[in-house]
Amino acid sequence: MNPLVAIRQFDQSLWLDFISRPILINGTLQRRITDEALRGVTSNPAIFAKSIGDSTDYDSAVQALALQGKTTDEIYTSLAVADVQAACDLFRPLYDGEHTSSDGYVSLEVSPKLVNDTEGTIEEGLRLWHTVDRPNVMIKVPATLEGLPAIRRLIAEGVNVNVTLIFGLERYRLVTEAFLAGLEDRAQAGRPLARIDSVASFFLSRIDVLIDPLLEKIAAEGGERGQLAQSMVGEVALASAKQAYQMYKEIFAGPRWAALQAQGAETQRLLWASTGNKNPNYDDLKYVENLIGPKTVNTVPVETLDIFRERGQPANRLEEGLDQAREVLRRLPELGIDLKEHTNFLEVDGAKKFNEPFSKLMLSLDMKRKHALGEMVVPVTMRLGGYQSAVDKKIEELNDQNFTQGFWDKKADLWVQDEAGQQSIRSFMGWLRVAETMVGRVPEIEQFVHEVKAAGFKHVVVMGMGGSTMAPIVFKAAFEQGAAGLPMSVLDTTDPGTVRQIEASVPLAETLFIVASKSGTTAEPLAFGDYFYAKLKELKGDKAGENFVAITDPGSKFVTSATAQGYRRIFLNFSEVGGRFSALSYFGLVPAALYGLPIGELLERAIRMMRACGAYGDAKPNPGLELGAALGVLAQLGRDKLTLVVPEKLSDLGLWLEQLIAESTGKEGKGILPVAGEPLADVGLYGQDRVFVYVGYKGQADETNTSKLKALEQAGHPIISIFMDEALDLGQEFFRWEVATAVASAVLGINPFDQPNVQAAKTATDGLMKAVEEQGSLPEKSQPVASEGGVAYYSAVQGESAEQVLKAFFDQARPGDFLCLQAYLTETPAVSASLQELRARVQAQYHIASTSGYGPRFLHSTGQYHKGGPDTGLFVQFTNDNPQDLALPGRSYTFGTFKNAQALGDLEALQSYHRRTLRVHLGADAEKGLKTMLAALPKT
Ligand SMILES: O=C(CO)[C@@H](O)[C@H](O)[C@H](O)[C@H](O)COP(=O)(O)O
Ligand SMILES: O=C[C@H](O)COP(=O)(O)O
Repeated sequence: MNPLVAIRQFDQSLWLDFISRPILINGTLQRRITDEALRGVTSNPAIFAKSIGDSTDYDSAVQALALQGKTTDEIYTSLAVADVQAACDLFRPLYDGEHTSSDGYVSLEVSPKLVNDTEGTIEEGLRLWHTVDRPNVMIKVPATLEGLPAIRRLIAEGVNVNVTLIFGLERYRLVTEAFLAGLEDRAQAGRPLARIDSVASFFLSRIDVLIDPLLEKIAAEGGERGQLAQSMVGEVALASAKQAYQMYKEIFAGPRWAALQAQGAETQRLLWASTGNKNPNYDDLKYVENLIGPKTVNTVPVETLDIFRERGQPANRLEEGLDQAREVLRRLPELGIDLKEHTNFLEVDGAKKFNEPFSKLMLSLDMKRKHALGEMVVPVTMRLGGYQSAVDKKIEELNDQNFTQGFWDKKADLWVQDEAGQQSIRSFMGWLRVAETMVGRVPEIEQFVHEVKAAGFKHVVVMGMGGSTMAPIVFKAAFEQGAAGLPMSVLDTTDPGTVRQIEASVPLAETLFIVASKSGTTAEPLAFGDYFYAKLKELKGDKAGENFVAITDPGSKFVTSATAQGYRRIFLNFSEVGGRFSALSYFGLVPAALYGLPIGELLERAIRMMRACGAYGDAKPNPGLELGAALGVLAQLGRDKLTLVVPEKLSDLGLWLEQLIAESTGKEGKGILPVAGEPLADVGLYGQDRVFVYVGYKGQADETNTSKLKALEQAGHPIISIFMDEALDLGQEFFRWEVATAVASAVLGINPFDQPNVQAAKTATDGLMKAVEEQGSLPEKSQPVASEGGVAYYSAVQGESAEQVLKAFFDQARPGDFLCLQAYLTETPAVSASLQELRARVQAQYHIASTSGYGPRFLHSTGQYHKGGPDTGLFVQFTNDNPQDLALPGRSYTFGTFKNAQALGDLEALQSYHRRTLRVHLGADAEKGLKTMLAALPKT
């Protein structure tokens, strides 16, 4: 048997005397718990100095915390607390499982600066206890004279205490006294004693390191004295430990203890510390093998633990040679060695040994903090021509209003004046600080990634709609898969062809499916989840849930169903963070981490932008506020088509921005329309309704776009440019655009966080689905105005032929209008190319802006603007026969019927808002049908 496991027969618990973020994340600690019977962890200031100070493992977290305005002390605490929490969580099953074992603890020490400060120790001990907020944390307090009253008080408060820096027997007795008194205080106050655990850490190797040279010197002098000294070399530490154990047995046996035990108290176990051997002449397991005995703990450094695993000989030895141990301690004074004096020295020296590396760590953290604060955010350049003065005036107005402060204070009257609207705004502003929260969750997510990879998963599919999948879509396009990541696909359509494509492209049994739905009630992700769950059930039976992960809000119905289906993990997001503002929460970051991206870095950059936007005090210039004010003012002045120009790799950033801006601002007949994926054309083809925004990379030439933008600027169009250094700066851009969108909404007097008109399409779809359930198929409510070449045209406009219908429809275009293509089709390069051709031809003839989206994705995005924004859209909806339809398990309809119902439902909703619509049904072959339609377009 592995000696690490075998040692349990002797009722000794081995704890690890080390902690670091990598071992928490990469599964090492979990493996030691599972395979090596590890039962706890101790940390100390020197350990953290090594883990944090001597590595780059924590750098992005340090930067992020610095940018949050945290002090160096706060940064240290935050890093240490996050690690201790993560370790506590790994030990939690052990802690919860064996109520008599008193194991599963992780120790966190109070600052070494407080070694002689009773009140400071109590205050910090309580603070750490509450901050870590785990029942299986132990707060470490030094056994100095000033530490003793603090131990008593903390125990009385119900805090688990690891008493550290014990070197001598006399002090050990005082430590047990403080523990007992603390329990008695607590009992007296009528508070429960069960599960208040404490250990007394007796430091060993350091005793021999100090005493051995003295003994060796005497031994060298020879004679009887020399012989006596020689016999004691290397024996003093073990003798002290053995004697301490006898004291333990006596103290925790008498009537005083019995009274406390009767109330559920547990003994304060002895913990052997400083058990790594320092003397090359001794066996490396000297302070492990010789100290095995019931109800004791040994906290062991990594190297010693590994040696013990290889060749340890566990046996009950703690009570062997007791007489000899007593003799050693009794006869030391004969040699002129006053052990008490030396242990006093060890105590002072011990404090120094924690203080020095800790001070070094704080210095290096301070330098990193200052360095982070010197970093700049990606600048935005605005060339607004004649609009500049109006924008300047608005920025002045906002500053006079103290807008930034009000914004961060969630003063909802900055947006709307009605109480209900204000209430809704206040309750959806959690995104403002979610990046800060997520910094503390990075270890948890990275640990999860490790678990997933260790379980053998080879692929990740993220499934959801709108804000729940937009950020993963952007990450996938903007980044290569990270070295430590898995390939990722995103499913955000009910199109059966696409569902089939995804299914065929992944190794099902080794694929992790993430069902992402904030509300947990959105029909599409639930359908995706059910579909793939049924597939996995066929492959893995009752273990299907292992391949599923949920990201949802606390309390959503989905939590219940995912739990019942045995999902591997449920990440609970934050109800005060809305879907389109959730890129920097679990929704964006869990997929990003699985894809191998450094999410700590993304957050650090986001926090840099938070800082620049005034999160930690006044900020001028304020990049989010200025961009938002400009977009709001330009929209008010008729420049309401925000035309996004991006290099190929960032094309999907357009999807994210479309949702954010359109769904936030497009309501009450107002709004900003994001125009994505429209290649820049000649200056003469644009109306006076545009503002162009370029988001690209610094130093990456994009000649074609740059020269066209120059020409557009010269023609009087406002141009805004943002040049990022690298894709990780998307962390900044997410935050900047969220702020800008919220600010622009304030300028327009709109609540950016609701989507009142999305429901209209959902309600109509629900009605149609009910009809499907009752009648078996979708009701056909209207007749085509024209049908040609297998393509049918449905519209309110009239015409004898396809060409006439198309002409009549597009001739309705007025300056300031836009064309909106809505393709409920399988996304293929050929389909996308035809849609692009249609956009270009309409722009060439009518000079209007155009957008293009695949359904039902855009329903969760720009769909709000279509119905709630100004009545300027010409909507062309494409449907087909869904030749590759797929059944939905447990439902009476198929994916294809569901998608068609969504299309028809939205069409009905658009018509109920009197929008100008044209539905083009392309028949069985969408690519062919599109070509037929393009051929029918009137020639200019
Ligand atoms: O938590 C504890 C004791 O409770 C341990 O981390 C303890 O501080 C360490 O064992 C010692 O500091 C290590 O000492 P050494 O091996 O450097 O002499
Ligand atoms: O943008 C959000 C989509 O409508 C999806 O919502 P959900 O995350 O509640 O499923």
